[in-house]
Amino acid sequence: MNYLQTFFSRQFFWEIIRIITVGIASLLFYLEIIPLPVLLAATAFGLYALLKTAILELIRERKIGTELFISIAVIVSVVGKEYLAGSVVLMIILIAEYIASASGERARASIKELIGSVPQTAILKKDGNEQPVSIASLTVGDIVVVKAGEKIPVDGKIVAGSGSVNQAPITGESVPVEKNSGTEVFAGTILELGALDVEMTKAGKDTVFSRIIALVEEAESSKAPIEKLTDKVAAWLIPVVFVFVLGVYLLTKDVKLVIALLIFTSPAELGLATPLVTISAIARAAREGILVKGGKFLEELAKIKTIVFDKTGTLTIGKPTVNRVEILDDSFTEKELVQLAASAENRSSHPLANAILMYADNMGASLSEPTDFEVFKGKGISATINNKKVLIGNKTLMDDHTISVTVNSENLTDTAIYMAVDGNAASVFYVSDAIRPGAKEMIEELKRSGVENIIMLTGDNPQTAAHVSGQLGITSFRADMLPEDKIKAIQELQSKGEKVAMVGDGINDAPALVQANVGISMGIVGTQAAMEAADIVLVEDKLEKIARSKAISKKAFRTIKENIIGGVGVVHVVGITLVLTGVLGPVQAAIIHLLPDTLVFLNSIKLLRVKI
Ligand SMILES: Nc1ncnc2c1ncn2[C@@H]1O[C@H](COP(=O)(O)OP(=O)(O)OP(=O)(O)O)[C@@H](O)[C@H]1O
Ligand SMILES: [Zn+2]
Repeated sequence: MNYLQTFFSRQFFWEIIRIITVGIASLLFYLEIIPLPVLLAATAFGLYALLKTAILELIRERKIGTELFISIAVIVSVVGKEYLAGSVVLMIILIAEYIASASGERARASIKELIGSVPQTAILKKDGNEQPVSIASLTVGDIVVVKAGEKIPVDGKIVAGSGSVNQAPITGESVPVEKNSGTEVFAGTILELGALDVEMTKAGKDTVFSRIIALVEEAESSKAPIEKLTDKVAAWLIPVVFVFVLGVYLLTKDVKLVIALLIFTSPAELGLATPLVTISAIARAAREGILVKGGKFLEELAKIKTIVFDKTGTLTIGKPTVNRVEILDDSFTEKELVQLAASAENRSSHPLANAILMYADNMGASLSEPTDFEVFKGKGISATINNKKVLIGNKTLMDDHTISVTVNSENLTDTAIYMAVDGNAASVFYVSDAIRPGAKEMIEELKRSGVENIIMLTGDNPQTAAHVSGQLGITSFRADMLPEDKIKAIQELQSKGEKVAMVGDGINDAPALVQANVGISMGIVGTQAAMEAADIVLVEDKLEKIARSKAISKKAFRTIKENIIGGVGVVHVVGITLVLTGVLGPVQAAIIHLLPDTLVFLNSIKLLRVKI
């Protein structure tokens, strides 16, 4: 739907009819073609909806809005026998209201436009036949055929074929990604070249795409703190304004002056200024693959000066590799040690377990089935392999089990994973995890944008932590942290009055994401828990998106200030002055009043387009 279509859509039919009726009646009355009762009837018709909203808001929400101001202005003009002034003012205000509601609608429509939609049918491949079916009739495991130029209808895994996929609808990244057998594809993305057979894993409401839309729609309806503030200011301003206008009337007995004043004293754009910015900013962020769960988080992120990062999987790729194995107990060969370690780690889902498993695989080590497997959160694991009690983890885990470890060679940059067999130290695995590309630049960017404290919290040892944070220019770090220590660390910062943002991959830091003022999780594809715990979700685990989120939130916050100060404050102060000095009459006032509405609208909606 394009711009003009929004403005002339059916839902605004009556608004347009009202504007035309009041306008034509005013003109004909001015030309003395119609008598006064006809003008009054047209005015009443134009005023009806406005007055109804005014009264409903007053009763239901105890809210005094523009509608009430304008209704009073029109009634005052009729009572004061300024009929024509009243009807012209009414027409102009109806135009302003129409612009406001149509632009809000427009911003909402643009969100959906940006994200696009998912096809409702798919080509099902079954028993050698291909036939179109509705998405709802698909079940997990069905094979769906996608041809070049088509939108992928489901989330799934490629089982045959290859192609380049434009994932912009969910990641904001318009450079196509090459995909082949075994890789994941997402509903709503576009296959630009090639042909794919996709084995469906999720369809309909469960797809990443649908979850994104649900998030954005939810975000629209939540209020930012500044929105509540402007509501409060408006509520406080209104009685003051009424007393002021009443005073002016008692002093001057000038009906036209009162009508003009009422137009400029209405705090209407205060209400318009913020939601439109929030919606536009959320839409903009969504288009860049940043899902913000509400205006509140945009505003908080804009002000944040402390950002806490998890290390593994966030600043580092989260795919560690074993560099070296040190043997502490000579009665084992390296292969035997690796076999024991890998057999135990086979049950763990920790990235470090994966490193050891890969190492074992490369060595061609065969695994045994573990019995009584146990996880020590933030420390390691234990298991029994072929009647041997195996304990693998960090120094704390060894200390907890009073196992003394003497390491021959110190290695300051790798993470040392210790293994004890039957209560004796047996070996050390030296593991390292590469820093994510762009991490250093992102930290620099955050510093430039005014973030003062960048803190790394990790369960890893202090040496590795120092090494990583040194390379990235991180201000401080805390190592050897258990998941609950991370929550405490954030609470400590908050108790000093700081607002804290936390960035994590959600594997072991979902509670810390919740504790932070703004929790940011990396990658929508990963864990559902992280996506629920976080306030901002990055569709792809790309670190530069964190600096982007901060930039967009700052821009949004600045736009709100511009709207309030420039669009509302300045125009109204100037307007009131000009009315009081007799420069502007009611009709001019109403016309000029269209200006801030339009300015606020354009200034807000520009967030959808401008370079940030
Ligand atoms: N399955 C495991 N095998 C071996 N060691 C483990 C395992 N799980 C945890 N550990 C040890 O416990 C430490 C802390 O683990 P934890 O998962 O809390 O954090 P991390 O992955 O090191 O880093 P971060 O806190 O930055 O995500 C690890 O560094 C490792 O030494
Ligand atoms: Zn105004």
